[in-house]
Amino acid sequence: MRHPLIAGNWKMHGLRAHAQRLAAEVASGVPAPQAVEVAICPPFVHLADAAASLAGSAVALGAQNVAPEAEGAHTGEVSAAMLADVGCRFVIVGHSERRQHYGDDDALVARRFRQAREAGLVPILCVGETLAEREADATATVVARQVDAVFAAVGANGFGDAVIAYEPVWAIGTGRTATPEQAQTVHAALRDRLAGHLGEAAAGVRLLYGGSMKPDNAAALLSMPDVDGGLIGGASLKAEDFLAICRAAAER
Ligand SMILES: O=C[C@H](O)COP(=O)(O)O
Repeated sequence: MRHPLIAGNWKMHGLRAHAQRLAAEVASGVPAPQAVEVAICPPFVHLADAAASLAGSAVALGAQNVAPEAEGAHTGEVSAAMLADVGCRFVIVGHSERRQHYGDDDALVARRFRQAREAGLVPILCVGETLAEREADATATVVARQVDAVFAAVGANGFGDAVIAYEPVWAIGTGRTATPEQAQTVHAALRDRLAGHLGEAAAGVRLLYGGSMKPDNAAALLSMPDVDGGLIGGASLKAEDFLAICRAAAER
């Protein structure tokens, strides 16, 4: 049985006081860790404050991106070792906003993934199709290519306990959610693809859904057999909404 994971991606929202308060509210309201693993991914500058707010709680810390190099003259970048050192367990790699707007192609995403793994972080690898790709019936091809690129770089042994988040680009921040059946179809295809790389171990990989997951649709999405959790954007910015989704995962 896969342990459900709910991760909040705060994106570029909130100043320091908001980050401290939100992290503390999540920490104090989270369900029992046996039922669901919960993580928050604040902006880099708030990681240390969030770590302090989470101290002693079951909520894990994650970052939203990681440098593709280990260290050196890379102005503006943040290394995987720095993230681990500040208390991160997770890091998001290949989010569609980075793929679309910041030049993160499959090869660059794979380099970020490798750095995360080498520092002992758990990558949350984001994959997903645009609306045009879905309408061209290319969803399975696109997500397979995005997964294959990582395996080409790190091999089956390098995948470790990484998590995959399926995030249809057309559902992110739009209020338009994939139906539970649409999510399940892609998650099942992803698990098949993973089996080609990992064999039986593919059954243990957690597959998250992301894209306008909210308290009112979380339970239905999480009831699908291959939806093992969520990567939550907008609804992670209010503790009440985020915790409602965490409870839905805990009760699934
Ligand atoms: O990383 C989170 C996803 O981009 C989903 O964002 P959203 O819940 O605001 O649609």
